[in-house]
Amino acid sequence: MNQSKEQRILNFVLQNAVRGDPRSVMDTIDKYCSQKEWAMNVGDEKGLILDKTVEELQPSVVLELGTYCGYSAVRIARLLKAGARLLTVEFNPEFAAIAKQIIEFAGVQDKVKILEGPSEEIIPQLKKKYEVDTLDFVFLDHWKDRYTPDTILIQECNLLRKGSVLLADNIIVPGAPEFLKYIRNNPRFQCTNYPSHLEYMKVEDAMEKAVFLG
Ligand SMILES: CCCNc1ncnc2c1ncn2[C@@H]1O[C@H](/C=C/CNC(=O)c2cc(-c3ccc(F)cc3)cc(O)c2O)[C@H](C)[C@H]1O
Ligand SMILES: [Mg+2]
Repeated sequence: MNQSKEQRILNFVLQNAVRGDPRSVMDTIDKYCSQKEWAMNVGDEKGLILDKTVEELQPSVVLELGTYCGYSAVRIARLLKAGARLLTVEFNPEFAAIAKQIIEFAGVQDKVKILEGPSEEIIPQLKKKYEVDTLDFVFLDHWKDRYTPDTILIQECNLLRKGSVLLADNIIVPGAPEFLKYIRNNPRFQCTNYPSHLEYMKVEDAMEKAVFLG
């Protein structure tokens, strides 16, 4: 049975990156995906926007929706302070397994918990089953038509506090028009747009930051 692209990415990391070095894992994935096979990692340019958001916020509890291969999980976890943790949600078992190996290879596994399952089932479990009080930071990078329902669900589950930050990838490509309309017209959020480019391409993309006002 021939390998998947994601398995090829994993193998390239295992053979070329430096174990325990998150930066080398990120650079190795970016190298493979810009030179060999494109893949939907947030990438190095939008990754910088993600980095700055995490560094500014110094979050203790982070939720990521859409782990995929774990590139952004490594990117976020490497910046977390001692005791802080990232909960990342992935419902495809193959991708969850690949992400687990990439996260472990990078050496950030102690800060990351991969929650395998659909976000709409996991989000309502965060308080009781995963001992979350509120989320300091949420990175949305799963199916684009799920950004809005999951943002509403996160609010319904009382998971946001004054100052919680949402950051959404792919505002232009593939686009999340319904989410943009929802979040920019919602008086409980203060939104900022960050123009950038689609990972590994010269195509315009953007990220949207939304601060919950309480
Ligand atoms: C319904 C269950 C929802 N709940 C869920 N619960 C848990 N996990 C979920 C849920 N919904 C999805 N996932 C997982 O998240 C991942 C999905 C990620 C999706 N990302 C994109 O589609 C994208 C496309 C492009 C792109 C740009 C240009 C192109 F030409 C082509 C592609 C670029 C980008 O940066 C992109 O992030 C993963 C594959 C999938 O298993
Ligand atoms: Mg994305």
